[in-house]
Amino acid sequence: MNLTSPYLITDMTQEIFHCEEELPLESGESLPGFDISYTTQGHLTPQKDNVIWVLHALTGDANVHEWWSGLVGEDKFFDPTKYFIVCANLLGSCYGSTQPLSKNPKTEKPYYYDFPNLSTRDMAKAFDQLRQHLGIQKIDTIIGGSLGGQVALEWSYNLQEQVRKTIIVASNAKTSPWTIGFNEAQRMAIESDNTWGQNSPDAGKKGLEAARAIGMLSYRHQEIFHTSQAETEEKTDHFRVSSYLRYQGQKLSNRFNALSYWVLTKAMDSHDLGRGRGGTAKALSEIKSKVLSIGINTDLLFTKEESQFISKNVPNGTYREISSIYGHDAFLVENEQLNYILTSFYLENND
Ligand SMILES: CC(=O)SCCNC(=O)CCNC(=O)[C@H](O)C(C)(C)COP(=O)(O)OP(=O)(O)OC[C@H]1O[C@@H](n2cnc3c(N)ncnc32)[C@H](O)[C@@H]1OP(=O)(O)O
Ligand SMILES: N[C@@H](CCO)C(=O)O
Repeated sequence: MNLTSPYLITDMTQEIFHCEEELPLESGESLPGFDISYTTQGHLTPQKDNVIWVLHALTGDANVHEWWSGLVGEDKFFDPTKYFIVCANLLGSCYGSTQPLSKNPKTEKPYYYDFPNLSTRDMAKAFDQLRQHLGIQKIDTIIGGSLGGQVALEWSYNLQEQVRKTIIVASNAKTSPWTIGFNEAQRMAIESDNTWGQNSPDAGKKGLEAARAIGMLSYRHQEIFHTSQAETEEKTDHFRVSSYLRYQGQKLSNRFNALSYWVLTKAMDSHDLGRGRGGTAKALSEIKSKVLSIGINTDLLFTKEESQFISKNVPNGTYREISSIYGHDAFLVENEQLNYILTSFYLENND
């Protein structure tokens, strides 16, 4: 039986946007132009009112239909036959956007350790250049999880009435000392790799493995470890969870770069929606779009209280919660609950 149908073929593009303009950064430094790698799926309506912009987390990329396949795709909640779905790789990430291994136009050599510190505000500013390049005036929904949620909140603050709905998943308005602590411990692991400091794309690769193992303890809850890594026999060494964390470390260091990881965790540390704006509560009160903040009952990193703080302080906020044994990473795996929460939020808002 031939199940292919012309109605189920959605256009997808994967491109690099090159911005020639200098990007002034919060640190006082600047990037003399930059690239943003992005994907689009579907088509803009003539009214240009169907844009869904998805922001990925720390180690994600622009292929949202892959890492959020339960939410994005034909017949999924964010269906490209209905919406124009944009997902761009964060500035500083190693999946196509300008990052520490990119060539510095001033020296014609990779930036390496000269890559400037970025903030979540800088990242949002870079995405706004892409929005303008794509001719998008108004965004229906900005949705992001974790670091992506932080950048989404920054961007939504700046876009004002130009965004209708902002959906922040497992994220916050200001990075907590606890999270900065986890990031610092991970950077210490990278620093302790004796290749760190070398001008090489592989610098810090082994350290990144240890960093990811530390990170995993914050991305998951004890309960999921009890469930998935429980021992079936008595032993004194070679525990399953040890090989699991080592495996996860290797898996990440084989697909990610330590310099990018450094820059992105630093950007996460910098996140404070209220900086220079009279504090987080005041800044949140100035957000114009409807905001859905989704917390996770077992999130040890971005606590549900931090998610609730967002919905309580924006003028038009809704809080919903994912119940999961996963912990923070639940936002990437609990697709059924996310679908339910999104469906009811869109129904409540007559969409
Ligand atoms: C190009 C790109 O890939 S970027 C886009 C994809 N990544 C992102 O978007 C970042 C966000 N994604 C993630 O963080 C993760 O993929 C998640 C949270 C969605 C899922 O995490 P996973 O690692 O797939 O799941 P989980 O924690 O269950 O681990 C499963 C893996 O550990 C392995 N594993 C499980 N237990 C053990 C153990 N005791 N010892 C060794 N390995 C183990 C499994 O065999 C499996 O291996 P595989 O990934 O090679 O299939
Ligand atoms: N699993 C997530 C953790 C941060 O949210 C990632 O790797 O991006």
